[in-house]
Amino acid sequence: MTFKQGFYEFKQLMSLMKPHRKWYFTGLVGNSLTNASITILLSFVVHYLLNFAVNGDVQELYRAVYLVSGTFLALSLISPLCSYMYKRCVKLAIADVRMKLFGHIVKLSYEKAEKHHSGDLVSRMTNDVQALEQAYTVHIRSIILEISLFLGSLVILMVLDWRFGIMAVLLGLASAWINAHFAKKMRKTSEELQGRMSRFTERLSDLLSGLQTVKLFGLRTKVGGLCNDASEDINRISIRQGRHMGLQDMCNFVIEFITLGGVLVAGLILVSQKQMELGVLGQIVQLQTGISTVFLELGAAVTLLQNSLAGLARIREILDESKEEEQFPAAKKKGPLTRLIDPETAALSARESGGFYGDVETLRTDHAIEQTPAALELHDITFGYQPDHPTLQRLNLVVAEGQVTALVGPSGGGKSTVMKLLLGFYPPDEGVLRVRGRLAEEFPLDEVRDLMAYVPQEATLFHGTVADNIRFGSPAATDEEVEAAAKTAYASGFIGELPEGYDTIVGERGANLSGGQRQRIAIARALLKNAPILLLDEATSALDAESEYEVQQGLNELMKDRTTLVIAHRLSTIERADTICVLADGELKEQGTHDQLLAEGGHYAELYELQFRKHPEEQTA
Ligand SMILES: Nc1ncnc2c1ncn2[C@@H]1O[C@H](COP(=O)(O)OP(=O)(O)OP(=O)(O)O)[C@@H](O)[C@H]1O
Repeated sequence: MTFKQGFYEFKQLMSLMKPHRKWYFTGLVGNSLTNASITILLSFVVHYLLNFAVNGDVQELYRAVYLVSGTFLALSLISPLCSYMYKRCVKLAIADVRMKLFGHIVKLSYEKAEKHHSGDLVSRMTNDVQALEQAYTVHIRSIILEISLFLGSLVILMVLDWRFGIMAVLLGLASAWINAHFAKKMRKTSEELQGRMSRFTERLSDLLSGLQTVKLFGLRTKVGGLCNDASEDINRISIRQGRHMGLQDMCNFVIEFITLGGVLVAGLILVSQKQMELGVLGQIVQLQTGISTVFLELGAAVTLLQNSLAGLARIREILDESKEEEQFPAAKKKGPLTRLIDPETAALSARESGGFYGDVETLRTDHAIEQTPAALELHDITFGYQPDHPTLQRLNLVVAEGQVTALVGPSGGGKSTVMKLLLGFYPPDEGVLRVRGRLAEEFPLDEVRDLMAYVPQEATLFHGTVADNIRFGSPAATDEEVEAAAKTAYASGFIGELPEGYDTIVGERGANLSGGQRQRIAIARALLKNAPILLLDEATSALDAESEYEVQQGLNELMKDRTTLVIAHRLSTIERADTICVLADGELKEQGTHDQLLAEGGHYAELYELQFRKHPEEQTA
C-alpha cells in the first residue's frame, strides 16, 4: 500500500464519520493520550522507586506515590470518559452507514440491484459494516495510541540517554519494514476473505429460501455441500491469515527480545561503570519494553486495518453505484422515429382494433401527444438484457384507456419484459414509451409508478401482519378501508378465520399463508392503491380450482373501471379481453379479439388448441 493510497483510504474512512468527526477525534485522541501517558508515567515511578531503593531518599518515594495517584485518576476518570465519547460517535456513525447503505440499496436501479445476489448485499450490510466498526473502535485507536506512546517514550529516552533513543528509532524502522510487508499480504487475504464470506451468505440464503425444494429433491448434500465448500474456503483463508499474523508476531518478538537483551546488557555495563543510575536504567528498560510492544501492537493494528479497509472498499462499491434516476428512464438510443403516430389515426386505430396501431407512418407533433388517447404505448421498442441479444424487437403496442389488453404467447416471448419496461425498471435500447399520450421520460418515475398497480405472479409479502401487508397499497388507509379492500378482493373470509384476523403475522414472505391467500392480499393491496392502470401478471395457473375461482373474483373486482394490461398464461381467463396481443420472440405476432384471432387461425388459434387439448375441461364453448 503506497502512502498516497493509504491517505486516500483514510480520507474515505473519515468521510463516513463526517458529522461526528470532531467528538470522535476528541474522545479517541484523549483516550489514546491518557493511556499512552500512563505507561510513560509508570516508567518514572519505576525510576523513583529504584532510586529510593538505592539511595533511601524519601522524596523519591513521595514522587512515586504522587505519580501512581495521578495515573490512577487518569485511568479511572479521563480515559473512560473519552472512551465513551468516541465509542458513542462510532455507534452513531455506523448506524448512519447502515442506513445510508440500506437507503442506497433500495434506490439502486433495478438493473444494478439485479446484478448482486441478495446474500452478497446482506454480507456487505453485516460483515463489512462490522469490519468498518472495528477500524473506528479498535484499529485507529490502536494506531494513535501506539504512535503517541512511541513518540513520548522516544523523547524521554533521548533526554535520559540519546544512544538508547537512537536504538529505539532503529528498532522502529526494522519493525515498520517487517509490518508493512505483512500488511500487504494481509490486505490481499482480507479481500479474499470478505469475498468468500459474501459467497457463504449467498449460499446460505439460497439454501434457506429454497429449503422446501432442497428437502423434496434430496438436495441437502448438494446444496449443503456448496455451503460447506464456501465455509471451508473461509476456514482456509482464515488459517492463512492466522499464519501470516503468527509469523509477523514471531518477527516482532525476535526484534523485541534482541533489543531488550541489548538494552539490559548495555545498561548494566553503564551502571557497573557508574555512568548511569540504576533508576535511569529501570526507566529505560520500562520505556524500551513499551516501545517493543508498540511495534507488536502497531503491526497487528495496521494488518487488521486491512480487513476493515477491504470491507470499506466493498461498502463504497455499492455507495458508488448509480441510483435510480428521478425521471422515467429514456431510451438509451432514440433511433430514427420512423413510425410516428398521428393522434387521430391512433385513437381511431386503438378504438377499432382495441389497441394495435398497425403500420401507421406519420409525424409526431405536440398536438399529437396531447390528443393520443391510449393509456400506455410502446412505439418501436427494442430492448435486450444483454447487448446484441434483443428480447423485444421494434415492438409497437397500445394499451387503450379503460380497456383490458391481454398479452399472451410462449414462455420467454418477452411478456414480463414489457411490464418491466412500463414500470421503468430498465431503459429501452431504442424507441419511445408514452404514458397517457406524453413521453414517459417527461414524467418523474414515481409519478408513473403511482399511476400503476402491479400484481406480480408471485405476491411479495413482508414479515408483518395481514393488515400491514394490505396497507402497503396506501400507507394512510384506515382499518375500515383495509377491511373493505380485503372484502372486495375476496380475502376477508379467510382473514376472518386466521387466529388473529388482520393482526395475524404472515411470516417470512407470507410463508404462513397459501398461494391463493397471498395473491388475494396482493389484490387487496392493489385495490387500496386505487391506481387507474393495472398491470397484472396473471398467477391463477398455479392455484387449485377453488383458490383460482376466488382469486379470479378478486381480480375481476380489481379490473372494474380500470385500464388493464394482463399477462395471461391460461387463455380461458382472457377470452373477454378487448384486445389480445400475441407476443413471441419479442415481436407482436398478431392482435385482435378472441373470436377474431380464432377465426384467423394463426398463432393464437394454435396456442388455444394446444392448451385445450391438454385441459379440455377449461373450454368455455
Ligand atoms: N433479468 C434478466 N436478465 C437476462 N435475461 C432475462 C432476464 N429476464 C428475462 N430474461 C430473458 O428474456 C426473455 C424474455 O423473458 P420474459 O420473462 O419477458 O418472458 P415471458 O414471456 O414473460 O415468459 P413467461 O411466460 O415464462 O413468464 C427470456 O429469454 C428470458 O430468459
